[in-house]
Amino acid sequence: MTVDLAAERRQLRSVLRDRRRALPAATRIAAAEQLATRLLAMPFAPTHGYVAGYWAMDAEIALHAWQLKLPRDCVYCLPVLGDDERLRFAPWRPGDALVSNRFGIPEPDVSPSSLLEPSHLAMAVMPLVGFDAAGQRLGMGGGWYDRTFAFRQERPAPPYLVGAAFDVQQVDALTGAAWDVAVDAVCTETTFIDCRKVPA
Ligand SMILES: Nc1nc2c(c(=O)[nH]1)N(C=O)[C@@H](CNc1ccc(C(=O)N[C@@H](CCC(=O)O)C(=O)O)cc1)CN2
Ligand SMILES: Nc1ncnc2c1ncn2[C@@H]1O[C@H](COP(=O)(O)OP(=O)(O)OP(=O)(O)O)[C@@H](O)[C@H]1O
Repeated sequence: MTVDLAAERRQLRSVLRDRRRALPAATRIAAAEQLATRLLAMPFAPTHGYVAGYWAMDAEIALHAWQLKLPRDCVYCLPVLGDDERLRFAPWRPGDALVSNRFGIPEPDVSPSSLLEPSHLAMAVMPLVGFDAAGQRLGMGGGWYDRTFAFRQERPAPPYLVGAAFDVQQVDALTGAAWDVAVDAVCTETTFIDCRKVPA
């Protein structure tokens, strides 16, 4: 990535994070409910298996409403940071033990041997900082989701990758980097964008 592109992404992240922080509480609560409805209505929404969400922080759109309404055969999981800079996943239900990771985000307190590999997920919902209509995404910049799901560049879903965001996080067009893993869909409080490539 060129210095210019990296600087441009940093600047854009800051603008978009400010924008989502500025949303009033009532808007955020309603948006989380609407997001849940849209996630459950997606054409490829899993009916069973492991599905990953995240513990919302920094004014990210929340997933608790979706977790509560998941089909009974879906197992909700949270990401856990690995020493190899990739994410693994662990089932989590309200009341299960949590520990704070190096970014201050709660994650399930489980032994490494019980963690799930990303390839075992039916779907992963990831928090977006920004997105465009083509499914290019901007994350926090640590590359965690890109590294974790790099295998999806050569392999079809599952796991389906879905970005979650508020409408105000959409931008006209993002310049992708070679390692960027595109999402299969983006869901906001008002919109489902199906970004899947149609085979030629
Ligand atoms: N809710 C949530 N969970 C998540 C992510 C996320 O973006 N949101 N991640 C997405 O990759 C992974 C964790 N990766 C992260 C990468 C960078 C920063 C970050 O830059 N945070 C701070 C600085 C905090 C610090 O270093 O103490 C920041 O807010 O600027 C946070 C998480 C997995 N879990
Ligand atoms: N497959 C990979 N292998 C090694 N490093 C990677 C890989 N994917 C991403 N990275 C590194 O991670 C960083 C990701 O930066 P980028 O600006 O693309 O993050 P992002 O779009 O915010 O995504 P994420 O949500 O994954 O952090 C880059 O510095 C890149 O070098």
